[in-house]
Amino acid sequence: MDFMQALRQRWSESDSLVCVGLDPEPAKFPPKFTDEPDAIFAFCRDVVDATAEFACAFKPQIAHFAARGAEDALGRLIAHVHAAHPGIPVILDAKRGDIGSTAQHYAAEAFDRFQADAVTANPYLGRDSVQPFLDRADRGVVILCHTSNPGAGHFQDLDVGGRPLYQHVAERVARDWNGHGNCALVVGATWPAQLREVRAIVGDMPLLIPGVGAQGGDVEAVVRNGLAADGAGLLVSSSRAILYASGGDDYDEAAALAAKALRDGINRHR
Ligand SMILES: O=c1ccn([C@@H]2O[C@H](COP(=O)(O)O)[C@@H](O)[C@H]2O)c(=O)[nH]1
Repeated sequence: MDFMQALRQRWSESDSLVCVGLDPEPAKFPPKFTDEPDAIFAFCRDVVDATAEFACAFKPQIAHFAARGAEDALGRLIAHVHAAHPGIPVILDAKRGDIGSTAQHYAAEAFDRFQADAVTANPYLGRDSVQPFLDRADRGVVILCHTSNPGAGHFQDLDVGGRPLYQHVAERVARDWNGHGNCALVVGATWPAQLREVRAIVGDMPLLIPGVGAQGGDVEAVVRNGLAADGAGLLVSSSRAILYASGGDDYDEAAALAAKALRDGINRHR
């Protein structure tokens, strides 16, 4: 089953549009992990197991692992998701983008080394920089369109021939880059008006929506502006608000409650 088929099946089986972000920060781990040599893996695994019921996808962010030399833990974590929770896609948030000869190694890193089902990519270098990802028809390519951060508009909102740049990205990806039907876009929850514009351009294409929870995006506005015609189409991603819902030894139960609350909050407005 390819990424898009798995995602659609998971949306339907879980009745959830929640993507659980995995951004390990050992300084925020509960005290029981202080002397744990494999803390990054163990903490993330516990959160995965506690929240799987409420997740349509998991999204590990690679820098949180690589900065601590924990790529091995990342690989084992993704393998754990596939083994313990088959059918839940893993999106590796790496935001890759480079000339084609290097991008092919980034594609191999995400899909062969780490066995991710999808990866985030930066379109700024143009199509040839994303082509090695697009060519993997069974895997997803989640392309930055309008990011969630405060400075997103510095370039992404610039007027280019009468339309903001991010709308050109949405249109180009939907019309030209999606030949295998394996593309999705990133749009921040913090920009609901732009989310509405993107949805109008791309039809039912899946949208990964970071920015609820710790970044303050409004769930109702996300659903109102971003839902696809079929009542799905969104992966509403939250990392810190789920991972660190409790700093105590009830971290896993608290993470499950936070993921459930987000799922229910989204579903109230669907
Ligand atoms: O536009 C973007 C693209 C990616 N991200 C990533 O999502 C999570 C958000 O974490 P929270 O704790 O839920 O704020 C993080 O991994 C970012 O790198 C984003 O925030 N915005």
